[in-house]
Amino acid sequence: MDLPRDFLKKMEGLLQEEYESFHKSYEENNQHGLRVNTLKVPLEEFHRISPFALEPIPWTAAGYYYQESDRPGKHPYHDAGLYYIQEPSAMAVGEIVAPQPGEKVLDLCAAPGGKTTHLAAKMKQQGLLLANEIHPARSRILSQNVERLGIKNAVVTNETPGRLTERFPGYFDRILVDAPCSGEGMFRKDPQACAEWSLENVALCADRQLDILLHAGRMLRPGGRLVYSTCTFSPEENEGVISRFLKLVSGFEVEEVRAYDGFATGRQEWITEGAATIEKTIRLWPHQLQGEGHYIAVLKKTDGRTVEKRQAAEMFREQTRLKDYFEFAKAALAAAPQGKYMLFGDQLYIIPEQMLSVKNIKVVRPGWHLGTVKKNRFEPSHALALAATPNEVKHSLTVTSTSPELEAFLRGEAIKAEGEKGWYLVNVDGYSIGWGKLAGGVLKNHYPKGLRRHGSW
Ligand SMILES: C[S@@+](CC[C@H](N)C(=O)[O-])C[C@H]1O[C@@H](n2cnc3c(N)ncnc32)[C@H](O)[C@@H]1O
Repeated sequence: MDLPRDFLKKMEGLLQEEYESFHKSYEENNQHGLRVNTLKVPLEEFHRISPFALEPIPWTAAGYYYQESDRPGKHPYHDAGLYYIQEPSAMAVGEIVAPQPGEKVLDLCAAPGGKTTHLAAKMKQQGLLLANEIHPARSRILSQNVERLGIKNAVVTNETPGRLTERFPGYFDRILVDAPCSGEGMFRKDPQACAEWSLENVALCADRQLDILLHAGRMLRPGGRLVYSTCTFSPEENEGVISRFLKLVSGFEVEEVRAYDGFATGRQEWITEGAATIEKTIRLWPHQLQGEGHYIAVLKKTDGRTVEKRQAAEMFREQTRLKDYFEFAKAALAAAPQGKYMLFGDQLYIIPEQMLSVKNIKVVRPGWHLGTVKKNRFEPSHALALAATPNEVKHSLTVTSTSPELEAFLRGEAIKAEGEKGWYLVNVDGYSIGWGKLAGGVLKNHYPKGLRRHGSW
C-alpha cells in the first residue's frame, strides 16, 4: 500500500519498537464481518440456515468473519435484513454502548447505520433510538438501513448537533458520537481515506470532534453515558479530544471499558496534559487483532443541570383519516400494532413513546412507517413488511432463497399464486421481504422500485 509519508513518520515516532509489526499489517488483507440482525432471526437459527462459513468475532455476540468470496451482500437474506455487513472492529462500539430496551438513546453521527442497527438490536424494539446524520444524502441511506433491518423504534433526523441540543437538553440515557475522523484506521479498507489524509486535516477533524462532543454532553442526562469512537489512530483526535473535553466541562468521568483479548489502552503520554484516566479508554490495532483501527472512550455524566420541561410530541387528532388503515389492518394483519399513531401528510407512522416534538427538526423517518393513506384505501409500507413476521399477518407467501419465484419477486415481477384475495407478506424461508397483492391467481408486486434487482445474482 502507498501510505502517506507523514503518516508513517508520525506512527513510527509514536509506536517505536511496535512500529514494524504495525507496518506489516498493511501487507495483509482486511477482514470482512457481518452482524446478525437478532431483531429478525435468533442467533442459533441463523447458525442453522447460514449459507456462509462463519467465524465468531470475539468481542461481539452476533458478529462473524466471513470469506469475501461468499458475497453475503448479494444474498436475498441481505434484502430481508437478516444481517448488516460491518467492519469487525466497528462492532466493538455497539457492544460498549450497550443500550437497554426502553432507554432513550441518541446516535449523533449515524450514517450509514452500522452502529444504529447494532444499538437497535440490543434495544429489542423498545425505547427511543434517535439516529441523526448531518448530510442529507447519507441520512437517506441511514433511513433505508433502518427500514431494511425491520427496526420499529428509531427516529431518523438530518440535523446539526447544535439544533438537536436545543430540543433535547439533558434528555438521553446514552449517546454515541461515532465521530467523523481522518480515517487512518481504515486505510486498508478505504483507499480514499488514505488519499485524502493530511496533517492539517487531522487538526481540523479534532476541532470538529470536540465541538460535536460538547453538544452531545449537553444532551446527556445526569448519570447517563456518552461513548466517543473514531476509526483513526491520531492521538489528537482520540485521547486529545477526550482530554480537552474533560478540561472544558466538569461533571464527567472516564469509565473503564470491558477489554477483550487484543484490545489496548489509550495513551496518556501521546498528548500534552493528558488526563491520567485516559488509560481507561481503548484502542483497537490491526496488528493486535483481526480488524481495523478504532478508538473508544466512555464518559459518565456524574452530575448535571436540572432538565427543562420539554414539549411532548404532537398528539394525533385525526382518527377519522385512519378508517382505511384500520380496515387494512383487519383484513391483512393478525392484529393492528399498538402505539402512538401519527400522520405526516398522508404517511402513517407509529412513533416511539419517548419522542419529543419534531417541530422545526428535519426528520427523515419519524418512527415506524406503516404506509400511505390514499383515497378510500391504505397502502402498507415496505417498513411494515420488513418488521413483520408471517404469523403477524393473515396471508403470507413463502419462497425459498434459491427459487425462481424469489428472483422474479426481487426483479419486481408478478408471481402466480393461489389463495384468497388480499395483501400477502412475501417471505424468504420464513423471513419477510416485501408485500404482494393477490387477485385472480396473480400476486401483484409491491417490492419498492428503488430496491429491485436487475439480471440474476
Ligand atoms: C464515522 S461516520 C459514522 C458511521 C456510522 N456511525 C456507522 O456506524 O455506520 C461519521 C458521520 O458523521 C457525519 N458528520 C460529518 N460532520 C459532522 C458534524 N459536524 N456533525 C455531526 N456529524 C457529522 C458524517 O457525515 C458521517 O456520516
